[in-house]
Amino acid sequence: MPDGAPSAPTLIEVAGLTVRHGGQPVLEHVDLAVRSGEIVCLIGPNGAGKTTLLRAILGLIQADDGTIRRRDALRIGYMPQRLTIDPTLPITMARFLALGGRSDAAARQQAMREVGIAHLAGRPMQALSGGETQRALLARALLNQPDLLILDEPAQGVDVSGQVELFELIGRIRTERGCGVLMVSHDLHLVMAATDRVVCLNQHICCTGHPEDVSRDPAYLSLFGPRAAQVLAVYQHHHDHHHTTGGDVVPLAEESSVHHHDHCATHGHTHKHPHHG
Ligand SMILES: Nc1ncnc2c1ncn2[C@@H]1O[C@H](COP(=O)(O)OP(=O)(O)OP(=O)(O)O)[C@@H](O)[C@H]1O
Repeated sequence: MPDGAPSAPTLIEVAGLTVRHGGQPVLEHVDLAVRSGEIVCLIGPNGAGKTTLLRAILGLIQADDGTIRRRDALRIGYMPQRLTIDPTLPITMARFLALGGRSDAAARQQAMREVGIAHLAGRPMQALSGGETQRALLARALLNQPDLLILDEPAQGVDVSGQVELFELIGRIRTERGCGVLMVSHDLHLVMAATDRVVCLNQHICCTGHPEDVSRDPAYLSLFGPRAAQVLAVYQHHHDHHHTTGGDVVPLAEESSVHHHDHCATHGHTHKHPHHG
């Protein structure tokens, strides 16, 4: 089961990260750490800043404040939210993996085998199913022998049973490679089995902890609305509390259960816990 024990090396450490676009804050005082062998899942509503946080960690955008520390010589494999290839340009999956030219054929073959798509090497990318396309993107993220995998909604466009398989695959990759994984998902219920820690983001960090603790937490239920209590899906984020400044996030590496900011905890305690099953 999950490792990423407190003794495992920290791969990235984000402290007090603030990002603004056009003067508007998109991320405020975000703290986050990911260790080797650990799967951390970012959840939050549309526009919460999840992709922005990943892009800042990748060094693709500048932070306005705060620090991002990466372990020395850290290799990151990135799976973006969507695949952008010209639909008029036919390209096989094997060729797609070779784009960029930084991998050898053996590494590509190994990555395809690892995600279960080696038999599709000669198929045009445009002809792949949603699940096969996501696996091809995952294979590409593995080419560089990453220490940290950053996956932006890896299961989008995949049906529910395919999503379960994909999360199992991500868990297996983590175990076999010992890499850390930071991923965005909208569906806490589906990622529960594969996730060590959930970070609930809505511009700032609302709450964090083990997925089961988060899913039962009154603050989580309040934040994500009554539908979350039924299906634990994360689209109904009635996030109407006032944001505060000067974040006081508990260091994530020290957490064993759910933590949330005071201002998140101030609403939601009148919610009844749902009875599952
Ligand atoms: N380059 C940019 N310029 C201006 N605003 C931006 C830019 N990039 C992102 N934003 C805004 O920042 C906010 C956060 O966007 P982001 O894509 O990080 O959210 P997200 O949580 O990943 O959302 P989703 O779940 O919809 O993918 C959004 O309001 C978005 O419109």
